[in-house]
Amino acid sequence: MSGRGGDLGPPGPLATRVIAAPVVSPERVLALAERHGGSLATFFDAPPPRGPRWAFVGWGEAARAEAQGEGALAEVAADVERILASVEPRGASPEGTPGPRLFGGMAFAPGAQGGRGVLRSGVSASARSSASSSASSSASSSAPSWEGFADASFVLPAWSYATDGERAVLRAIVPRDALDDAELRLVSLARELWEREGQGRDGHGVEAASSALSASAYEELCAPEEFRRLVRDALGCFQEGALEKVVLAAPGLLTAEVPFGIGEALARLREGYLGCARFALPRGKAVFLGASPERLVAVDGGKVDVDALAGSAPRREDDALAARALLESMKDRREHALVVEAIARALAPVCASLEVPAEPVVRTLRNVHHLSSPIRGELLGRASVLALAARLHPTPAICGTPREAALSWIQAREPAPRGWYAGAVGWIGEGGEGALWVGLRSALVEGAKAWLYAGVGLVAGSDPDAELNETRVKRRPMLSALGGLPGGAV
Ligand SMILES: C=C(O[C@@H]1C=C(C(=O)O)C=C[C@H]1O)C(=O)O
Repeated sequence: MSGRGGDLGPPGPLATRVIAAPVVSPERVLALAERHGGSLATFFDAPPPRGPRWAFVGWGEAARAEAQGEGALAEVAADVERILASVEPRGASPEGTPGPRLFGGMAFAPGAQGGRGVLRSGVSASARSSASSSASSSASSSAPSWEGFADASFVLPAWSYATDGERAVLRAIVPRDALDDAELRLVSLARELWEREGQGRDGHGVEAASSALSASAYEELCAPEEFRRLVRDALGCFQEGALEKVVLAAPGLLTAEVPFGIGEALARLREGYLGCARFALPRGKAVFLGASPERLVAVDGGKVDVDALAGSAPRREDDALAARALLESMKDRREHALVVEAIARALAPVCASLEVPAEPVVRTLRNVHHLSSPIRGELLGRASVLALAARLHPTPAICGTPREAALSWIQAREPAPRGWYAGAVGWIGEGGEGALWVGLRSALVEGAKAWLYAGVGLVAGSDPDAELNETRVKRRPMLSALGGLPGGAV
């Protein structure tokens, strides 16, 4: 299903124009975009495997590719190709600047908007339906709603700003008969950026730490005892041989007095998570926000890049020791190896060559160490980033082994629907090129409420208390970015 700005029919012919724009912080442009677009804007900024790093802000909708169900990715991939083919002129981006791109994401599992897991904090399973049908019950008002986040959904913004820090461009993509007006608007947007946003270029533009935060309350939506019980349940399945690995996730709910500032949160995340993909993807009244350390797949110029990221240890004072202990932990190495093997198996049939590191390295983020194996391949033929995502997802990094058994375990036991958490987010452009990151270290933000998700990979030998602590460490980046930790501590 594709359409223009909510239409369900195929998009008519589209025209695009690009003009040079001042280099300003993309977070600052987000505020301008929301003023102009009258709604939440799209933000995406991720390190590419090679070449310059472009940050994007998009608003308005020239076209949308969206689908539900098992075949959603294939349907969306075909629609994306059709949509991009309808944009004229083709291949006419200024030297070295990005062409038209669609931004969006996909759910962890089809139908994960709310159907499978139902939040049951303090509510027994048999009371679930009455709790979720009563708007005033505390269980339903604290349950995340992924309504609006289709199984796969990518939007071609009508307006976008892109910068690599040295250059910047503004792009319009509009119906062909609206091009003259769009050109005038581009010029006035560029002027506005020069006049208003170009001033006070203080590094990041948006003050990361200055905003007065409203009082906020935070609660874990899976009680610690319940979380430990679920870990023990998984340990039982490992012993029976039904599962080798499973990833258990749960959200926490942060509630503030005034709506969260998305631009400010993104600016805060930039300070601590430069190597991550920062994203804000609005659908309906909500936005999926985060800083993911895990690239699911990137395709450019016939090359494919995937990160295997699994096995974690919180940072601590004797940090070098913590990193070494992680590298030597047999439990974490096994957890990691399952991910590397699954990725290599999924890519082998479509690659002429594949480089798989023999040993992982430790990747250190602001609050946690991870075992990481960057995997690279030369593609045999043309393959779109969405087709490769369909081969790879869900990896054992966010689901488990064997996949089907792990998926059933997750869907029967997790306290809340995952929605796009642990799905993938990113962009797709001409020729199927693009980058998708696993939707981790993320939150579903709706006004003054934010559901912060975190999960942990469980294998035989996992310790319930250590795993519970790991979820808390993994929620910290978003908790801090949204102002839920005192003093901006991360
Ligand atoms: C599931 C999450 O992270 C995943 C699980 C990891 C682990 O258990 O060691 C590490 C990185 C991610 O693949 C999360 O951050 O929510």
